[in-house]
Amino acid sequence: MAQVPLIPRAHRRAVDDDPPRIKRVTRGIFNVVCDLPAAGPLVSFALPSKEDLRSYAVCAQSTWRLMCEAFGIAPGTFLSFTLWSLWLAVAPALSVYLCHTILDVIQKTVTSGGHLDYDVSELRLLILLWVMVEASSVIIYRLQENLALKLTGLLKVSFLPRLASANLSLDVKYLRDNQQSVIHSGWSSHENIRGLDIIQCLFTRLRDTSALFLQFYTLCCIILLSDNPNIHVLVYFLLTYSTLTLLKNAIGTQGFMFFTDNEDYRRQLSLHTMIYNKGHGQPNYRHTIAKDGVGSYIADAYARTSEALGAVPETPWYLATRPHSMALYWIEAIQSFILDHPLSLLALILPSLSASSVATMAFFLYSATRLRRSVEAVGAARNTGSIQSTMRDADRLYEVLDNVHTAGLEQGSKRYPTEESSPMGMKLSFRDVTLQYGAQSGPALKSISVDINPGQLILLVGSNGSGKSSLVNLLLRVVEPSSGSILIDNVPLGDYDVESLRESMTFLSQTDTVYPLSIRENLLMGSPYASPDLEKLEAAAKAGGCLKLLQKRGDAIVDPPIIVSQSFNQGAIGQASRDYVMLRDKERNVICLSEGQKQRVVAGRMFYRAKNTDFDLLVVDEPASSMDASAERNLYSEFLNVRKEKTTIIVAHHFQPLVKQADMILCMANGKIVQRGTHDELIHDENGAYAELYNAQSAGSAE
Ligand SMILES: Nc1ncnc2c1ncn2[C@@H]1O[C@H](COP(=O)(O)OP(=O)(O)OP(=O)(O)O)[C@@H](O)[C@H]1O
Repeated sequence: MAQVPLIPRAHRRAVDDDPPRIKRVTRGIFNVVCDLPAAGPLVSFALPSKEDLRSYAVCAQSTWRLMCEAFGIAPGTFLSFTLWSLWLAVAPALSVYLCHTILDVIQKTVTSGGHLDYDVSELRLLILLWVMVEASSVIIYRLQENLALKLTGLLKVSFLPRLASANLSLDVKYLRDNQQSVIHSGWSSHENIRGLDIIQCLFTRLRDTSALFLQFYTLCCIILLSDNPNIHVLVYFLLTYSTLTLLKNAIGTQGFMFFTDNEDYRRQLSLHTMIYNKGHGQPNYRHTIAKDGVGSYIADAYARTSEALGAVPETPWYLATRPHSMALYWIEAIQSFILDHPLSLLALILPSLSASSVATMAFFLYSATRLRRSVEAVGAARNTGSIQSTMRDADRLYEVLDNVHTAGLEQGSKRYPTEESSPMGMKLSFRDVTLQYGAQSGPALKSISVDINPGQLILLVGSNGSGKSSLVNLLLRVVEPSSGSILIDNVPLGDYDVESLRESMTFLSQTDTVYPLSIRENLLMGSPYASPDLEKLEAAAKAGGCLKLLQKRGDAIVDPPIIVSQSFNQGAIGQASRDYVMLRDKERNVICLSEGQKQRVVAGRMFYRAKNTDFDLLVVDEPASSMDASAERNLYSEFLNVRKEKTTIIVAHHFQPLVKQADMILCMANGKIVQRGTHDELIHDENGAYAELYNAQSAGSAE
């Protein structure tokens, strides 16, 4: 028996030369691409409103919980992160204080004619302390950035699989009623899980705000306690400087895009899309996943890729603005030390600075530089609303994880098949079933009563909108009847465990989607836990009409999710980087299928399931609407081969090839079964809806 690898081999390619109009930074598994040159708007600075504060209070509990969880996952990282934050909040004020003390001594010495009223070694010690405070701040700042990424990455490893399982355990009905998946996927705005970065966000803001506040406080104390006659200059200078810095507070404003050639990452993106897509113009996979019962397979695969990827550093802003080589990284660190703290170095070389005005101005300059950095850091947070929204996201994370199991469909514990079940398949009984989708719409099904016996082949026909799909979807419980009851083997549908019922059905519907995975894996998903078997796979593909596609492009990924893109700080993504990333994406082993080809793949998947599982009900709902006539005919004959004489319902518009085999034909119009019987019985009623549909087809094929 030939074994097929379920997961396609990694497809890697060398990174080629960049076009001249873009700049690319490679960081870890990612490439960040932006247009040149950069220019951008100013950033405004805003204090939190009362609304913001109220919202913080509401979400504080979840934030605290997330912090406790982070502490539990990585106590060392969390504590270091907290301690570094604390240090960085206090260090600027401490530096300002040390600077003032040192310069004050020097100034007094100069004004007293060179008499130093201070122990020289003590002064040297103070200077050394000052330099150490500054130097350690620069290093710790960088360490803290790395710790923040690590912490978010570790949290992600823990949260991703839990969220995936939570999302997949929700019933389609819940999703339909609530119009949402368990959590809004942040993947489309890059792969952070929204809310998980709250610790980083909160600590950074607290750090920067406290640093600013403490510096103001220290300066105020210095101003009040100092007998320096230049005090008014100091106040004037600092206020003007701070105000100017607040007004002109632009950080990098370029828009940028990402791409990566990492196959684990790309696969996880595909799986993520399958788990979280809600429709709205994108394919909605939930219906197909629920029907095929592949939720736990996807959750497992998701957990595996998540583990394989590990704690990938993925903060776009950070990635895009970081120097891209270690040498540059340290050059920038030294540069920033020299540029931002020149006086500490100067004081180290020249401990006996003279002239009082020089000492005073040096202190002005120093405290202004320090203050400028803190003001910039607070302003760079763009707007304080993002703390609020990040806290809300953290709150939503827990809301989802805590409540997900109560949100699903009401169901019983009875497993299918029961002792009464027939080896010929399910017995279905509809009793006065009515269905209305919403208060605004009219009934889609009206008083449907019908019995379908084990082993029967039922043909469900009717014009568009007559209620055929609604009727069969009731069996999957993706919609619930508004009134009436449905029994399977004389047991109400609601008494069964939904998963076991779905496992006993093989259901091909017109809304089935092709997953953004390889063609081969798409087919294998029909029965993901069966040992992969090439012969069965090819037989299924042949029955579905996609054998050539499988043989030629089995590894190609179907319609993979669009490359992750991101712009920050309102900067637009440049056209050159957009073109470049799109072009690279096209060059990958991906495939775009026509609607007819998609239907063939979906049908192939159903056949693979049918060949690998013991189903008790086969439902086929208009699976060939985009196929050509001969493919459609072949497909129907394959259905008849594969049904194993089990209860089968086929919904079809072009039903002529099936009428002779059907045990009963149900003809629907306006939500009602208007005629029922065999072909020979129904065709005689020339004015009946059935004869009309049948004759219309005959006329069509004669033409
Ligand atoms: N999810 C939904 N929400 C609201 N109304 C719906 C929904 N699905 C179907 N309907 C409505 O229910 C009615 C029956 O639709 P249904 O899809 O069951 O018909 P159908 O006979 O299968 O049609 P077709 O042959 O075109 O597939 C239609 O009026 C349709 O607009």
